[in-house]
Amino acid sequence: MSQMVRIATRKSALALWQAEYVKAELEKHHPEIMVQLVPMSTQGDKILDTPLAKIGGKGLFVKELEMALLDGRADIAVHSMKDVPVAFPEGLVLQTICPREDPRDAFVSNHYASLAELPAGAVVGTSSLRRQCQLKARRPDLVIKDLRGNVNTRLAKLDQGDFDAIILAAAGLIRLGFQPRIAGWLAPEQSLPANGQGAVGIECRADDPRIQQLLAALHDADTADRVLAERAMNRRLQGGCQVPIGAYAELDGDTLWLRGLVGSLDGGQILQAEAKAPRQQAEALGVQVAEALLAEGAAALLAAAYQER
Ligand SMILES: NCc1[nH]cc(CCC(=O)O)c1CC(=O)O
Repeated sequence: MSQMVRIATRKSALALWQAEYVKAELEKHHPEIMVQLVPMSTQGDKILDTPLAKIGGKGLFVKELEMALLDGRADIAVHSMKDVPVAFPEGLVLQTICPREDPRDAFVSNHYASLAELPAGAVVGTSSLRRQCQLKARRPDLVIKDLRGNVNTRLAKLDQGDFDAIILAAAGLIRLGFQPRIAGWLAPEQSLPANGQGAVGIECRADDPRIQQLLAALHDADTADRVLAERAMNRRLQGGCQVPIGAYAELDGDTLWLRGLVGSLDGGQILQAEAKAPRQQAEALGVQVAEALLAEGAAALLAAAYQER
């Protein structure tokens, strides 16, 4: 009997792409095993009419998958690291992070080539408070409208003419074959990405060494150290839910460079901090940048963002 690995996944096109990617990688590294997808609906997928930040944020997309792991209905869950809360439930671990796709935000429009070309009053769609505050800071004249749904739905809403442009993660577009729709990339200086953006992580049971051994071959240490620093920053800021926080780390040799940002929803205030450290000190670096942001007044901005929601 060959070994079986069952992957709990959401049913969105992007989630299925990521689960299929992990399945293919597992089969490539371990030709003897069998891998099966276990698709499921999550609360986050079912509630589509309310802005995400109002209904509890990211955790909504992962809870059902985690229940399936704890119940033994599946062995691993594949997540966009961006959507994974900074802490894990008792009994589950996330030790495997796959190589990162393009972490930048992308500008998508049928009529305009860049943010700079948008006329005053243009309507831009995004559901992310992080993107919203950075857009508003640069272009206070733009009208930002909430844009929910999976990548395909968001593109369809743009094509219906509901928006002049939308901002999406480049990674999701590229994975689903929509790279040709990207009119321009937003540099980290323009739109600092969210912690974990573009990275796929694999969660499993803490007491399952068989699965952990199989997963080891899929791990990318460079991506993992970058995401570790980014998530440590968010954790120190207690930015578990949808909040106007950007965190982005790059590696130069063995040196990590972490940039962090906290904004007010109207973009009127943007706090920024950055630092470098050896990659072995990724978590301490995250805490250091978070504390620099707190020293600039980040706590008050985050508290105000929670209040307004
Ligand atoms: N919040 C939804 C989500 N989660 C992961 C991605 C994109 C892929 C990634 O960042 O890995 C997206 C879509 C988006 O933000 O445009």
